[in-house]
Amino acid sequence: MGTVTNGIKGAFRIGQTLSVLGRTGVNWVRGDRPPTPRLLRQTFESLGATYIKLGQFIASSPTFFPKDYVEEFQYCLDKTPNLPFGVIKKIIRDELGQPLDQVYAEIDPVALASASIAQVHAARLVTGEDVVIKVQKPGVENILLTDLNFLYLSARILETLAPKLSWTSLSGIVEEIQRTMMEECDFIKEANNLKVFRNFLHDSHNEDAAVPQVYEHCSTRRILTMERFHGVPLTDLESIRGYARDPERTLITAMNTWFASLTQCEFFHADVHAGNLMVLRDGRVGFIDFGIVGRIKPDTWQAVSDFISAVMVGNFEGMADAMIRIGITHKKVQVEELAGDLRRLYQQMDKMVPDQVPYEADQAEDDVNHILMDMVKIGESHGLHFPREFALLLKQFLYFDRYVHILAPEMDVFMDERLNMLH
Ligand SMILES: Nc1ncnc2c1ncn2[C@@H]1O[C@H](COP(=O)(O)OP(=O)(O)OP(=O)(O)O)[C@@H](O)[C@H]1O
Repeated sequence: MGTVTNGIKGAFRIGQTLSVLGRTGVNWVRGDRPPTPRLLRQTFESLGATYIKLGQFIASSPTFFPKDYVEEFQYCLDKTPNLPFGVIKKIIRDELGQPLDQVYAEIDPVALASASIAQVHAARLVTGEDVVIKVQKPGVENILLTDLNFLYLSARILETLAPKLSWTSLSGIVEEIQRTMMEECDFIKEANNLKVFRNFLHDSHNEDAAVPQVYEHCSTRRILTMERFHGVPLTDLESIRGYARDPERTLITAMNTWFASLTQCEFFHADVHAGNLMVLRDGRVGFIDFGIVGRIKPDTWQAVSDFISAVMVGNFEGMADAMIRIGITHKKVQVEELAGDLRRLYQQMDKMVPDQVPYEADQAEDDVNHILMDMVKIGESHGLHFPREFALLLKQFLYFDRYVHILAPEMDVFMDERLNMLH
């Protein structure tokens, strides 16, 4: 029976998708030219969860997609509306298998946040602890599966029909997205990530950073109950000053913790954007949202740390050599030529360090992505292809660079002795 219902729902969802494509005037489906980046982004926004995530994936994968699309998808908005509180309560009750008031003393009916996959509500446990409940929206997993199978099929057809299509190995990309997105739908995995990171903080005697405690008796695949953090996002400088006397110190703690996790934790947090890094009332740095994590092989990490060491001393040959060890290539790369190109990029970057105050966050994000894409492009022009884990890592590195500009404009990342990137 389950499969029949899924089949019907699946067919319905595909029909829905096609009708949105029709409504948004998507002649590009039939045409022989690819859609403009903007049209594609708008279409994705109206198609909901899967496509929004796909859009965000494009935005963070300059190694896979053309630059114009990567840039346009930086603006892919998660405009998913809030679900009524009644629906949320029912999901929680069904997942718990018992009346709400046996677990929670109260739940705030107004959501703290709502995005395509989950909605977050503040609550209090009967035992008195302040918590948040992250509730997975109904049917999300089904929609993702159907959409992704549909995309996978389309990709396979496109590949067969147009073998020369410049976006090579589309179905491989869809598979990769499917893997990471299905993981995001499993809150047990996320709960486990939170626990592992908490243990890492404990084992490394790190008392300046924090990660929410998971309440297992009220967490399942679809709901996650965890300690509530009271704080502000790391980039909100005005409010941070109210909590932390020295925002620079806070930033250094966040970075040191993240860098330590690269070697001392089994994964790294691969999505530490402003909203996922909080400065707490007691001055500690809170890491939240462990839906996306990355794992890096020891060899690759060794090469990355050699790359960072080379960047610190401005050794372009060293950078080039490390890049070659990180990338995947089938041909011989000329170290000196790659080093020369990196030197030119580095000189441009130096010029880009913002003089104007205040530094606009949007502008900074653009810069960060430009550098990332330029580096990757330089590597690729020399025949190197980078693993996605590396793109995640580099993007994170550049995010931190941006926070430094905002929070500690005087700081020199490569010279500051308080920073310990190579644990
Ligand atoms: N432990 C917590 N304490 C306080 N607020 C939290 C906590 N966890 C989540 N939030 C709030 O809920 C928002 C969304 O949570 P989270 O990032 O985990 O969900 P998400 O659906 O994965 O979001 P995104 O799509 O932005 O990655 C956070 O930005 C934060 O404002």
